[in-house]
Formats: sequence, C-alpha cells, structure tokens
Amino acid sequence: MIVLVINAGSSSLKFQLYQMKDESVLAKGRVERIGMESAIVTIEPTGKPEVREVREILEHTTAIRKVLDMIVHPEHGVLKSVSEIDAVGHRVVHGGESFSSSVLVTEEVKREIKRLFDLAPLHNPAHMLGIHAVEANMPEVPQAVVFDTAFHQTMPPVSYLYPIPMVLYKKHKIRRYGFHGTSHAYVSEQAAKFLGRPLEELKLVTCHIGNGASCTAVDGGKSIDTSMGMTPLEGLMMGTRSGDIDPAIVPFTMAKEDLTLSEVNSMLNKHSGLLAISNIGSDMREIAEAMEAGDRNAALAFEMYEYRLRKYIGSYAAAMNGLDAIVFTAGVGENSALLRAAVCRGLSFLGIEFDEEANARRSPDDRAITKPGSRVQVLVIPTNEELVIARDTYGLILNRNDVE
Ligand SMILES: Nc1ncnc2c1ncn2[C@@H]1O[C@H](COP(=O)(O)OP(=O)(O)O)[C@@H](O)[C@H]1O
Ligand SMILES: CC(=O)OP(=O)(O)O
Ligand SMILES: [Mg+2]
Repeated sequence: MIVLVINAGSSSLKFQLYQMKDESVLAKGRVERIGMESAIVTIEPTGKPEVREVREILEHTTAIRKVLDMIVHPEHGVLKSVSEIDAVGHRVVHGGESFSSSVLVTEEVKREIKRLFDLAPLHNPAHMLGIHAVEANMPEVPQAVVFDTAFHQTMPPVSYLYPIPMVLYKKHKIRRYGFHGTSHAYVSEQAAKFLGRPLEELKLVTCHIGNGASCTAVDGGKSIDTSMGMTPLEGLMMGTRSGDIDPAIVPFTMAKEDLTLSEVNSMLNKHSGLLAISNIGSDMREIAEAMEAGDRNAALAFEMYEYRLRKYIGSYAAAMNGLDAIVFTAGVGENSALLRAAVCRGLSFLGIEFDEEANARRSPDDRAITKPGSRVQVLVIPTNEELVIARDTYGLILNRNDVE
C-alpha cells in the first residue's frame, strides 16, 4: 500500500510518500510560499537528485496538483500513475475534545475540524484546505487525519483545566489541549525500546524542541501534563512565540501601545521568543553563532530559553513524583548539543550524570548522552511524525477493508 502524508500549513505544504510494505520513503518534499507569485516546489525522490521549481502557486489545490505531477514525472518521479496512491494521511493540529485517536475523513469529521477553527486559527483552516485539495485532485482516495492533540486526551482535569470560571470551559471548551502529541508518543515508545523497559513502568519527560516547542510528562505511557495549552502559544519560550507570560500583559500592552487584539496576538506568536530577545532571529543556529561571536542579546535569549525549559522539566519530575529519563527531539532538541548540555548541567540534582563527550560527538545512532549508571537517563531520539501518520492511515484503511 502507498500512503501520501501531508502537513498543510497556511503558506506551505510538506509531504512524504511511503511504501508501507517496508515503511520506506519513496519521495518527500515541500511547497513553500503558497499564495505568492514565486512559490518554491521541492521534491527529493529517494535515490535521485533533488528537483526544485519556482512558479506561481496561488492556492493549495494547485500545490497538491503540482506535487502529484512531480511524483509521476517521467524523469524524477517515483510512481507511474497517481492511481498507485492508496490513501492520504493529514496532520491536523487541533482535534479538541472530539478526537482521542486518528480517524478516516468523513463529512462529520470535516464539520468537527471546522468547528475547531476558532481554537487553532493558524493551523486548522490550512489543514482543511489540504483535505479539500486532495478531494479535488484524487476524489476516490480515502483520507485519514492524525491529531496533535490526541495523545494528550489522557490528561486529567487537574492539569487540563485553567483556574478561571468553569462556565468558560462548559460553554466554549476553554481548557488545555496540548500539541505535538504524535511526536511525544513516538519518542516515548522509542525511549522505552532503547531502555529495554516496558513503557508502562517509565516516567519520562519528552522535549519536542523545534520552531514550536513543548514538553510532556509521560507517566506509564500516558500524557499527564504538557506545556502547550488551549493553543500552541502557552508553555516554553520558542523561536517566535513567547510561551508563558502574565496574561495581564495583554490588556496592559493594548492600552499603552494602542494595539488591536490581532496585533497583540501577532506580537506574541510571531515577534516574541528568541527573535524578540536576541534581535537576531528565531533560528537556534543563528543564536548559537552570534553567542560564539560575543553577542550579549543572543546569550540572554539562549539563557532564557534554556532556563524556562529546565524549569518545566523540574516541574514535571515533581508532577510525576519521579523521573527515569528525559528525551530531546525535533530540530533544536536533536541538533543543539549546546542546549542539551546547558539543561543537563543545571539538572544534576536529579541524578543526571551527563556525558559531555557523547553529547558533543553524537552520531545518528547514538541515543544516551548520560553515563551508563546515571539515575536519570537523557536520550536524543529523532522524531518521525510523518511515519506515525503513515502507520495510522495504513491501519485505518486495513481496518476499514476488514469491516467491508
Ligand atoms: N544544527 C542545528 N543546531 C541548532 N538548531 C538547529 C539545527 N538544525 C536545526 N535547528 C533548529 O531547528 C528548528 C526547526 O525545527 P523543526 O523541528 O524542523 O521545526 P518545525 O517542524 O516547527 O518547523 C530551526 O528553527 C532551528 O532553530
Ligand atoms: C502545534 C505546533 O506548534 O506546531 P509547529 O511546531 O509545527 O508549529
Ligand atoms: Mg514540527
């Protein structure tokens, strides 16, 4: 079975094409700058050179059409015909309280994702465009949706409720949902495998540190708390998002700076975090380079980022009354030895015996960056959200065929 995995954003669309027989990636790629005159389409067919094209792509239906054309292109394509694609799986960021696992797309599922637009205005409308674009180009192909929030549906009320009037939860579902669940679930399972212990016995803190960042307390394989909340703005300091701040700052800033709601929203989501403090950028590589060169703002941004992450890890050890391992994953977590070192040095009281050398030299197969006897292990595990989406989609299709 061949599964196409799609992660549609408002102006971009990433994809991976899987042969499920051996879970191999046939091709992957992305369309960037959708809606602009010079959109960039990139495809990396496995075993062949990358192909790049710049052209006008004004909306998602055209973007998917272009991706499909490239997949079946006589030279750099990997399939003979689009009809070889058996199913499409989409990443959907917000599943609210309605979805605690992945589902096949139906009219009802689409209505529900639409109802959640309010809760994830930056993400869900774009995912819906992706679903419609696939319908327009491949009307016969079944689609599945895999939610970032699903894994966190096991959180108890004590961690998912906000201490604000209960009526707001009842009327508007204002509560904490958490995100990056696919990634937190995947690296938890991988960590248990690596440690050679049943997941049900482990207390883990998984740190998904990419552009967006969140950490999760995974107790016995279940998410019991996570740093993102009703939206992906709460929690850790991120590339351009503030993470936790005093909510009183919102009305105060609106009054003092004469800002509209949408302007404050944009300030907290797009102009805060590493970018705001460093005045350089949101990319950890740029911050590290500038620090190296002696830039004080970059150093302060890095210290705040690390300090806030370390406090969350400590609080989750307290939430679970114990800790067996910390897992680092995603762009920054997998690649920034500097960040991992700073976090681990500051958590030695937990019984972390950090292995500086393993951390610095880490090759793709290395996992542990603590010494063998360390009471708390620290692991680096590459995430693979696309593979989980492909597997879930495959499973749902097999199940459906069984039922029919
Ligand atoms: N070698 C590296 N060192 C430090 N940070 C890195 C490195 N490579 C990538 N990153 C960071 O990873 C981030 C992207 O992470 P990723 O998980 O791909 O994010 P997203 O899925 O949210 O786009 C970049 O913003 C960059 O800061
Ligand atoms: C939910 C979220 O923050 O996603 P991303 O990290 O892809 O922005
Ligand atoms: Mg990501």
